[in-house]
Formats: sequence, C-alpha cells, structure tokens
Amino acid sequence: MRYVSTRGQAPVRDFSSVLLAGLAEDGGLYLPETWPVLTAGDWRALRGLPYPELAARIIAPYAEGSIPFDVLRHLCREAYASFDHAAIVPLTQVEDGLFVQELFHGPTLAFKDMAMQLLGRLFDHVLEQRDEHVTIVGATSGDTGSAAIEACRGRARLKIVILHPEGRTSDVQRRQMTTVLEPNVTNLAVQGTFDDCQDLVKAMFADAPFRQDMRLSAVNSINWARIAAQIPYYVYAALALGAPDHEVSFAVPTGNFGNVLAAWAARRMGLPIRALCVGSNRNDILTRFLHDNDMSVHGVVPSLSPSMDIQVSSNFERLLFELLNRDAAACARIMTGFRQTGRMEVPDAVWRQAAGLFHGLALDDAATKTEIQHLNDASLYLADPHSAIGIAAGRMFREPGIPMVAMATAHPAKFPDAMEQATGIRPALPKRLGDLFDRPERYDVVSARLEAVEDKVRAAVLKNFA
Ligand SMILES: Cc1ncc(COP(=O)(O)O)c(C=O)c1O
Ligand SMILES: N[C@@H](CCOP(=O)(O)O)C(=O)O
Repeated sequence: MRYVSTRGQAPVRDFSSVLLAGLAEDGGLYLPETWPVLTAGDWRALRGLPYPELAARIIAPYAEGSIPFDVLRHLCREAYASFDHAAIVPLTQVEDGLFVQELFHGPTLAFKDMAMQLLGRLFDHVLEQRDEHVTIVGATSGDTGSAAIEACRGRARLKIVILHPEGRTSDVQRRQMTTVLEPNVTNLAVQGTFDDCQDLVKAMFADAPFRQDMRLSAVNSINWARIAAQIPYYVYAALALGAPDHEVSFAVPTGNFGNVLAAWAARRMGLPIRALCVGSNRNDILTRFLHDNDMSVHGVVPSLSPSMDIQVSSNFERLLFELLNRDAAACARIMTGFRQTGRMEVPDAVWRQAAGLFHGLALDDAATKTEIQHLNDASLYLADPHSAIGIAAGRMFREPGIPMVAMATAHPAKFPDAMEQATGIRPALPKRLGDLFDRPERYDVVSARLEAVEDKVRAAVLKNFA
C-alpha cells in the first residue's frame, strides 16, 4: 500500500516509511492511496477469530508490500499476549441496546496500548531490517505517553522523548511515565497545555535540519500506523453483534479524533457502521463544529477527563482531506488558515457532510459525574470519566434495533480522585502497579518554547546514541 499526504507536497511512501516518518514533510498527515474494501463474505470469514489473528488480517492490506503477513501475524500475537483479559477487547452490555467495549486491558490501562504494543514491535522490525535508529518525540495529555514509553522502553534502536503538560495529567498517569527509568526514555513536563505539547512536536518536525539530525519519528495518532492498529477492535465488536448482516453504531470519547477516525476507516472498508458518535468534555471544539460549523479554538480548560483536554484535533485533517475529495491544495489552505487564525473555515457543503457522518455530545464535569454515578447505580458498571462521556453519547444517539457500542478507553483506577468524587469508590490499581506511588520519578520541567525543548531532545539523543 502506498500513502499520500493530506497536503500533497510530500513524497508518496510505503507503510514502513510512513511508520518511520510519522508526520509528512509538508506538515500533512499520511493516508492510504486507496481504501481496501472487504465484501460481506470477507467479513463473515473473520467471525470468531482470536483478536490477534483478526488484527493481523485487518492491518495486512495497509502493510502490504512492507511487512510480510507472517511477520505481522507474529507481531500481533506478541503485542496482545500481555493483555490482562482473554478476549483482549471484551464487550459488556450495560443497557438495552447499549454495549461497552473495554479497550483498557493492556499494560498501561488505556486504549493506547492497543496500537502502541504493536507499534513498538513494528518499529523494532523495520529499524532492524534497515539497520537504523530513530528518536520518537510524542505529546501526551496523559495516556499516549505511558503507552508509548511502555512499548519502547529498553529497545536498542529507539530513543523516546515524551512531552506532557505539567500538572494537567492525573498523578497515576504522570507516574506511569516518569517512573520508567530506562536510559532510552526521557520525560519532559512542559509549562503549557496538551495543545502546546502537540504544537511543539509538530514544530520539531517542521524544523527540517533538526528533524533529520535527530532522526525524528512519531507515535501520536498523526502516525498512520496508530490509526491502522485501532481499526481491528471496531471490526471485532461489529462482527460479534451481527455484522455484516446487521448494522452497528459506535460512540467514542474524543480528543485528537484518532480513535473515531479508525471507526470511520472501518466504515470505508465496508463494515456496516450506521452511526458514529463523538463525546467531548468542556473542550468541545468538535461538538461545536458538528452542531454549528464552529471550529474555533478556545483556551484548553482542565477537566475530570484530562486526556481529552484538547482543542486542536490533529486527525480532523484526514477527514477534511477526504471530504474535500482529496483536494490537497484546498486542505493545505484550510489548515494553514486554521493555524494562523485559530478558526477553521470549512466550506458549508463539507460541514454538512461531516455533520451527517458524526453525531456529537459534550458533557461538562458535573454531567460526567452524574453519568458515572448513573452507570454505577443502574448497571453496576464503573466507567472512568472518558469512557462515561462516550457511553452518554452512545445512549443519546442509540436507535431501536441497532446495537450501540461505546468505547471504554481507560481503566477507572487511572483517575481515582474523579472516581471518588463521583461514586465514593477509589478503584485499585492492578497488583503489578501496586507500588507505583513508591517508585522514584525522573522528569525535567521545560518552558513551552521550541528552542528549549529542542535542546532537551538533543541532549537526550546525544546521551544515548553517542
Ligand atoms: C482515555 C482516553 N479517552 C479518549 C481519548 C481521546 O481519543 P482520541 O484522541 O483518539 O480522540 C484519549 C486520548 O486520546 C484518552 O486517553
Ligand atoms: N489523549 C491523548 C492525546 C494524544 O492523542 P494521540 O492519540 O494522538 O496520541 C493522550 O492521552 O496522550
């Protein structure tokens, strides 16, 4: 499979090169040149497969020409071997027609492990083949960072530098990152928001000499491989609930728009998905856009669901490119304007298409707590604040006769303070993380200035690859 940039000015690449490149050189995001489409018979043949096998078969067309199928299958088996649940992504029914798919049974207790455990292994495989090293730089609002660090720790050909917004993650999330002391891991606490961290990562990629010298690579969902590895769980849920013979809807708590974009990709592949619903917290730019074509950046406000404290949703660019019929020049123009003004001018026809494709619901903290309480009281289900927002969106847009699957994206134990406020319960971390608060931490605080962050990255690289 070959990949093109949403801004049309970067080289067309294969899967392995897209994996290593992360962000395209023109600032755009890579997308497959064509979408693989499966027939009803193809979907039926996937029913009942163990998750690792299903994942390998769904990802295979995206990796074709780069990663042989046997290698991909082996990496998928390894990636999901350490998950705590036999089903990997179990489905639970919480109400009539409303299901929850738990994506948090991996090593760091959030859905990011679903892709990251595979990406770490893919990086190793490709770097080994090419005899190369890379420096991964990533931005996190709490979960991507620990999942990426866990997937990359100790890998000889990788150096990883993660930027988190100082004081804006939960303590559990921060410690899951900063207590990993392997020499190839660097944590930077940026004096700013997640949007600042993400901007800094993109600015490092835009600094061509720095990008080249440091051999930068990305693990955020700007990297297409992240999205590809998030498609299989939608397929798994849909097949379990009757696809391809019945439609299924999905509700996804949303920040950077990567998870729900993977659901949209599954639909492009021919999976009969009826509704796609996004849930936001008070950082509701996507909901405002879907309701009123108002994609304007307001300041990021802290919430009970810190991983979704995001205003600039990077993956929206991929949807925009598609809705513009892949007009890369128009996409580049709109994205450049957005960067300059903080407001995205989306043509009315494109907005109408987007609003027809996605439903949106925003919950403030009070409504999030009410939803957590309600699920605990009425369904004996303990949902973390992010998952609760997705479940509320699912309930809101559920239709009779169509199963609605809400994505549970994090374990409630990652947010004990919020859970206690909502339910009086402080969920316990699994045994393997029982001493998390006794482990020593290591991180540097840095201002949200490009030169300051580049200096830190340079120092981290020299320290380990010298
Ligand atoms: C727990 C949790 N839920 C939801 C989201 C939002 O997902 P996305 O950024 O893919 O929209 C995130 C962060 O990305 C997260 O960590
Ligand atoms: N919510 C994420 C933010 C980054 O999202 P990504 O999917 O683009 O990596 C986090 O928890 O770090």
